[in-house]
Amino acid sequence: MTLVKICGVNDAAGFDAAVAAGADLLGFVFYPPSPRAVTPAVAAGLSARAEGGPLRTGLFVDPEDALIEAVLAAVRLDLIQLHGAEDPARVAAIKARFGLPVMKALGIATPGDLAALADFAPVTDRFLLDAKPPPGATLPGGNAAPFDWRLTAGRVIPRPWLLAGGLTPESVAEALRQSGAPGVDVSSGVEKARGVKDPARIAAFVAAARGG
Ligand SMILES: O=C(O)c1ccccc1N[C@@H]1O[C@H](COP(=O)(O)O)[C@@H](O)[C@H]1O
Repeated sequence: MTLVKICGVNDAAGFDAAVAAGADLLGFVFYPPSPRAVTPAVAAGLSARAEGGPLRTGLFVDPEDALIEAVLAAVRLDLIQLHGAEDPARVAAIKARFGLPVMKALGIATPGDLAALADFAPVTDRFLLDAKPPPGATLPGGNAAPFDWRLTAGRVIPRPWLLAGGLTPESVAEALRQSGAPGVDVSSGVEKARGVKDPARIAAFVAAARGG
């Protein structure tokens, strides 16, 4: 079954919708410039709304250890997503220090960008393959920008991975078909306004990703 991650959950309606839809993972953004950013306390309050359910992912961008420590003091995470310019040594250090699985995000625009997979495979548990930020973007992700889904078709990706970047309920089935991805991650495409999740679009996205 296609794995589905709903990222940038920052309110109760979005959290409840991701749980009700049966998302496999959900993401809390701990990156203050993002319109989806949450404090550790807000993430803890949301997470407490459901026992079990989606794996709680903490999204960080070039984090200091102190930030991850502060988050983990407030809320249990199942996975750390690193969406900045972390190099393999930094990914390995974060994984070792916090004892949690790590998902490294890589920006993909050309076939050559896939070469980085080999560098990170020894230190990451999963990959997130996202578009590179478009010109003028101020965030390293969450920009509603897709990349060419055919770039991953037929490629062996050396860890479990999620496809991201500009996915929507309307496009996700075709994205899965073209990319061959085993899972997907979405933020902007399930929002009714920038940074505001839309429960109906979350439900529609999960159903579409699962072939419904
Ligand atoms: O969502 C954000 O605000 C964000 C900020 C900083 C880094 C990554 C971010 N989001 C990640 O980007 C992908 C793609 O987003 P979108 O669907 O194109 O909006 C998203 O799945 C998050 O993992």
